[in-house]
Amino acid sequence: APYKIVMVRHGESEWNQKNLFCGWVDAHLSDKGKQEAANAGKYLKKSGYKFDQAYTSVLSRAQETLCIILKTLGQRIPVETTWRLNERHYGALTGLNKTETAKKFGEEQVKLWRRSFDKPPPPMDEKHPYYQQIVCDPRYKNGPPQDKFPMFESLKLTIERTLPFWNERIVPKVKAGKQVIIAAHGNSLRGIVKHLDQMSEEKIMGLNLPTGIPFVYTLDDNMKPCPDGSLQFLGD
Ligand SMILES: CC(=O)Oc1ccccc1S(=O)(=O)Nc1cc2c(c(O)c1O)C(=O)c1ccccc1C2=O
Repeated sequence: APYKIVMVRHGESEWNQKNLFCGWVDAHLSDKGKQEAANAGKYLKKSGYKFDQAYTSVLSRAQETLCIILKTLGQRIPVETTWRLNERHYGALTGLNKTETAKKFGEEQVKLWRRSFDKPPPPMDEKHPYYQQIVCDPRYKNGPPQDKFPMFESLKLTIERTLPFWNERIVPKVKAGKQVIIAAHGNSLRGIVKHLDQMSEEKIMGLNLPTGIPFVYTLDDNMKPCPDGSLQFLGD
């Protein structure tokens, strides 16, 4: 029986607006981001989507997106939150904008990082303005463990900590016939998309998911996309 699963990257955040590396900083949705989430909910409602289970990250921008979508749908369902669906951790780049990044690390280094799948940014250290706020946040009580708490992530590392959640928590629910929606982040969703469509590192780095536009996969019994069941955006 084909399984449908809906995913959505959170709406625009207040940090997206300022083009700052946000990562694990808990930014909230901008007004535009809230509107994007409401539009997504309206479209899903018009298309008759009904969900039994939702998954999201521990970050507010994803949780707020999901909340607005479910409110618009008028559906109250169980929501599981996990750090494994968090955005990529940008380490020492967290909070920097384009100019500051280039000034601090040079254009060449920025180009290398942009093109790299497994080269991480420099780590966030204890002196970083956001270090305490992130590491001591009680929302991480269920993981990652303090001794493995990320101080930086490459896209490779991000995907490696997202996929276990997909395989161990989401897949069994979908196989049990639950209608699932995932509200997460550009890079954690890249991990799931790369896995489902067996994409190369280059190809997945070229995929920039738009904010607040839901997309659907139609999967077969092996949880592989049906012939034309790969990533389909839902929207007017
Ligand atoms: C559109 C935009 O202004 O992006 C920003 C935002 C903040 C800093 C730098 C830039 S940029 O213009 O250099 N573009 C830009 C720069 C970068 C990235 C990226 O995806 C990107 O689009 C990364 O993924 C990335 C990942 C890991 C380390 C550094 C970068 C990085 O430096």
